[in-house]
Amino acid sequence: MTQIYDRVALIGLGLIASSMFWAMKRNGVAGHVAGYARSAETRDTARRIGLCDTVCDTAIEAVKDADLVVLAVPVGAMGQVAQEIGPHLKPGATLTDVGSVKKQVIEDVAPHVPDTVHFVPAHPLAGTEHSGPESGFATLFDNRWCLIVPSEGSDQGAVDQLGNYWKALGSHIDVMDPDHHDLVLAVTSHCPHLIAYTMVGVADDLRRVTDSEVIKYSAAGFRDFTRIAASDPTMWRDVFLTNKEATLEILGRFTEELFALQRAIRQGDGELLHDYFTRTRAIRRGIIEAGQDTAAPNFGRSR
Ligand SMILES: NC(=O)c1ccc[n+]([C@@H]2O[C@H](COP(=O)([O-])OP(=O)(O)OC[C@H]3O[C@@H](n4cnc5c(N)ncnc54)[C@H](O)[C@@H]3O)[C@@H](O)[C@H]2O)c1
Ligand SMILES: O=C(O)C(=O)C[C@]1(C(=O)O)C=C[C@@H](O)C=C1
Repeated sequence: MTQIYDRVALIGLGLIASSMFWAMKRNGVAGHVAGYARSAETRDTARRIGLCDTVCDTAIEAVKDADLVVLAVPVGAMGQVAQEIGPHLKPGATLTDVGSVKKQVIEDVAPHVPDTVHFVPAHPLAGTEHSGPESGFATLFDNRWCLIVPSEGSDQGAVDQLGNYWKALGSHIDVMDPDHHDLVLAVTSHCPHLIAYTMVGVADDLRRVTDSEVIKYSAAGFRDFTRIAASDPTMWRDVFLTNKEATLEILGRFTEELFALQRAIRQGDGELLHDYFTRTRAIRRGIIEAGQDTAAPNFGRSR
């Protein structure tokens, strides 16, 4: 048992919040967990499956007396939720979020945080293509990274406590500044998702021509794209709208590389293609050799 906070409140009861709940229960990380979701249907589901010790009908009720409040809603909704709960947060409490984008979330949330509350943004680098209260599982964060992104003037004690909380949920932690976070995630997560969405869209257009051959004969690589492209539309719409600058920067570079490869194919430049693929293979092998392939699928899921 590693209790880090006495009372925790989860706002938004989807994949990430429900996984946090089951992970907290597995390791005794919190004494009591209250939850709130906007839709009555989600709250009913949460009550039926035992997600949260108490499911509240308002966000204000959920955050009352909480030592840690976690915003686990789409990034575009963070500011509005913070505005609603801000005046009701307990003095001395920590407010955090799990949003996939940090700079815009900090800009949207910080103005609503009272001086007596510690705001410590964070981002667990773990997820699946599933969403909603029934999609969570206790092992989601095991052996994955959680990036802590302290805002200006964050209290060190509060930052350390949140770090210990994520460690108790099974993660490794690192600290990063918001701009760097958004650029790194544009490369490693946001643009790859956009590319997967695009590739599946192209295949769907093609399907009309080839009459379902694309799906019927889809190979493993393409199937992985379809898994990623099944991710929640609201979440990903918000990610691109709020991490505009970094994703456009990386997409610009991606397009230049793609054109270079396209030209090599047209000109029959096998040497360029071979050199390029040799370089990318070395990158993958380097990751494996360094023992940093922590993104392996989570086996043995359990609530
Ligand atoms: N899914 C992932 O892979 C992943 C990984 C890391 C971080 N995140 C981030 O975590 C957050 C939650 O993602 P998720 O995958 O759990 O999403 P989800 O769709 O599974 O759950 C989101 C929940 O928020 C609720 N919600 C939406 N708008 C709301 C509002 N205005 N007020 C109250 N509740 C509202 C929804 O009803 C739902 O219960 C997002 O900010 C996302 O960027 C997601
Ligand atoms: O594994 C997946 O399905 C994910 O998309 C998880 C993933 C990622 O891109 O790695 C998605 C969004 C996040 O903010 C963090 C993790």
